[in-house]
Amino acid sequence: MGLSMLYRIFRCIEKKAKISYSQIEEVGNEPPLIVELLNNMEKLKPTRFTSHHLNVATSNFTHKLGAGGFGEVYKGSLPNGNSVAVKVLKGSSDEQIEAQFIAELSKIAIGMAKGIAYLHEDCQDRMIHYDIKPGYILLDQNFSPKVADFGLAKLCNRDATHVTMTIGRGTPGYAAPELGMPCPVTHKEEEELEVSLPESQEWFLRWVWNNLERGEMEEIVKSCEIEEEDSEILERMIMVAVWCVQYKPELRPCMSSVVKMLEGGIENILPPNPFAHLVARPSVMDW
Ligand SMILES: Nc1ncnc2c1ncn2[C@@H]1O[C@H](COP(=O)(O)OP(=O)(O)OP(=O)(O)O)[C@@H](O)[C@H]1O
Repeated sequence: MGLSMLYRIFRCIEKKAKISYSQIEEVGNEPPLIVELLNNMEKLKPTRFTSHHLNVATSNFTHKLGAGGFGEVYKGSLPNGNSVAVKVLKGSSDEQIEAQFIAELSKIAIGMAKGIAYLHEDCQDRMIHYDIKPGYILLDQNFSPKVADFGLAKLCNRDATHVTMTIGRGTPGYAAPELGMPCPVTHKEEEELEVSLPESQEWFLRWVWNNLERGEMEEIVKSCEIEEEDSEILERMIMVAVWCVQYKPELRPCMSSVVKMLEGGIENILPPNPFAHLVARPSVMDW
């Protein structure tokens, strides 16, 4: 109930406090009204309500507005007079919501991997998208992912294992390392996944690998604040991610193997050290 309710309250406050462009545009030679903008952003922060607040706001959930697949919706009124709709999720323990969220996430990851596998391995001519990133994964009303924006895509001969590129493609941070190099690339460039630096300044991938190498998968799972029951899906995703960020394209699995790994059809195999190229030449896996 908490998440859904927060979302609705947030939308309601957002509408009231929406900042118009004119407020942040420059006025004559004056700089943008940054302070005002930051103050407004502060007001946009979601508010947390206790169950007591919700009981009072909805008069103990007396006025039912309707029901959706995940629960019933009640009319409420906040102390400032704003009307709100409060949704009570069915079986709404945090664990159940989390399990549902992880299952959706896994479904999206598998659907996306299947889409790319089709482009690489099943359609008549192999197609390399070159710019796979979260912004180009669209979701329909059933959360089925669609790969979008083929502006940089290239059709390739299925027999050719390498493609020569004349211009830089992809987005830094998402593109495979060889995309920035003046040498032929392979369809394996799209198995590279996003890496990011956490606040600790430790390179996230290095931290993940250090834990994996020590056999401490539970440390990674723990850092995601995921319940024990949901850890299996997450462990598979972590393994796949580390396979997909291998520096050498020949070490990265093809997308049909990624699909099998995500679906649990292949046993989790510890990936090679993604930093091995910095110290020694790794052996080639036959994916
Ligand atoms: N802000 C609102 N004002 C009035 N009625 C509302 C409001 N929000 C929801 N309702 C009522 O509650 C019903 C269910 O809304 P809800 O948003 O949960 O639908 P849903 O998105 O289809 O649900 P779900 O995602 O659980 O399948 C709506 O059909 C409508 O009758």
